[in-house]
Amino acid sequence: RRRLRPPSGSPPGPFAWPLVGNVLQLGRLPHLTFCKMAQRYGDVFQLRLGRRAVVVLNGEAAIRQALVRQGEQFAGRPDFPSFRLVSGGRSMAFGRYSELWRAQRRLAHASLRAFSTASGRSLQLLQQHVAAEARELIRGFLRRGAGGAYFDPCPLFTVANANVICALCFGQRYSHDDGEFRALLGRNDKFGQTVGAGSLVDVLPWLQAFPNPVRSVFRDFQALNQELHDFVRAKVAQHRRTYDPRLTRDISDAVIGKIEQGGGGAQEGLSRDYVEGTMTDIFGAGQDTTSTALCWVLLLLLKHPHLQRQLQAELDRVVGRDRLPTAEDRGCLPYLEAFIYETLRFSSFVPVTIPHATTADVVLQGFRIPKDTVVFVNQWSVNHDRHKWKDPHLFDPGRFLDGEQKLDRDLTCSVMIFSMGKRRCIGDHLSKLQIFLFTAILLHQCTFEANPAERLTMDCIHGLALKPLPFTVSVKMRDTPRSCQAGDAQ
Ligand code: HEM
Repeated sequence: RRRLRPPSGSPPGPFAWPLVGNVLQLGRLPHLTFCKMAQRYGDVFQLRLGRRAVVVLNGEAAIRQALVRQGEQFAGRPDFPSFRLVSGGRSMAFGRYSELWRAQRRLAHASLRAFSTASGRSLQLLQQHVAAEARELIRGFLRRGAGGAYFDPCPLFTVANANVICALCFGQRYSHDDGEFRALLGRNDKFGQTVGAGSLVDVLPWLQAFPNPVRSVFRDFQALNQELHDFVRAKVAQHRRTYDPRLTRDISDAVIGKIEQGGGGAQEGLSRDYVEGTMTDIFGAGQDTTSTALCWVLLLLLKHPHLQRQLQAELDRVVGRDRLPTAEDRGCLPYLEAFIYETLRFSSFVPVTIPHATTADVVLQGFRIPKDTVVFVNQWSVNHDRHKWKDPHLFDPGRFLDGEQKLDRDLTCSVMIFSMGKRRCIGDHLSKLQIFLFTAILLHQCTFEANPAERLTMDCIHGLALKPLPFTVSVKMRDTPRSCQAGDAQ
């Protein structure tokens, strides 16, 4: 017991049991447990998971202090065995903080931006990809929902969204009927269950020694990372064979150009295999998160049909019925924007970020935290803070509109789902635009109805991301599907 007692000056926290620490207290939804513990111990408290000390940060003030003001000291990642398996061991997202990491992040960020939101031309191309995928999605909806049938829409969102990222990364898309691609994407949940905050794989390494469910999760994780990395390796190999320095076709070409063709990356120490590592990171991180957001958007539309009608009325007023919505309409659709921000806040579907680690001995809010301590950042606590949001447990898009029904930009910035500081998500602008375009086009074209035989619930499957439990929907076209035909969107 004396050995387990935290050194003086450490953050307070619950008593930790030998061997397992506080593992058994985490529950199925650790972010909620953390919120309860924060009420008792304060916004910065300490747990033990197995033998690892874990500091949990709650509330905007503590999180901002750590990730922004003391950004460098909190920008590390733990040396977890599972993290070393991601992206062939060359992951930026799961890699430790270093000069090399900084170079890789700069490269990934710049290449992603160049092919998504950096310029008018890249934005135009991105819109074309999303509009084409949205049209394909609607066709899929109508096929599956023929005769008023109810069907699960989420697998279709996964493929549609992965196709957008695949087009940006590799200049390619896949059919919704492609079994291999769907199987590859279908393993996302297992990835999240291993690297999410409640995962036991890394904190109880002795569980690897004998057969048990945790060991199986780890082995599945190994296999799925290998599979994703192989998929990306084949794509990068194709790009190397056809690389032409005069034409940068997609993000793969941009990254190859920088690392292998003397474009800047190589001098900073990024060797050739960082191309595959970086591309696996971008493709892996981008393909599942945005589709999860769309599942929550749809679930909340079904739960609040009057909001669906209000959003359609706004779209009809601003866009009309003769064309599809575009990114340029965004500023004129405050209610739709508010609905999306409220979905991100209310679902907080990435409740805890990827685990961080301290890169040096630090003092936070008067507490001493040694180097290499694991840090969990509880984003949920920010989005459901009663001092910040009136009735945070209620779904109310109107909270983001001011007296003149304009979007309150300051308030939208208070939603924390992409983290902050040095590890902030690099896909934030891209995914917000994608969610906007998909939602706007789908609502402009279709009406969604819940299955009366199902109870719609906010219960979810927990991993790095929270996913709604499976639900079904029926879809009706709002008018003849003319504007859904190829070519009309541009
Ligand atoms: C709604 C969609 C998304 C959400 C909610 C989301 C959220 C997050 C969060 C919470 C993190 C962890 C930050 C931390 O550890 O502090 C993260 C990291 C990351 N995200 Fe996203 N993300 C989304 C979409 C995307 C997309 C579309 C891409 C790329 C195409 C992307 C690429 C990344 C990368 C590369 C990292 C690692 C950053 C680092 O460790 O430095 N994300 N994201």
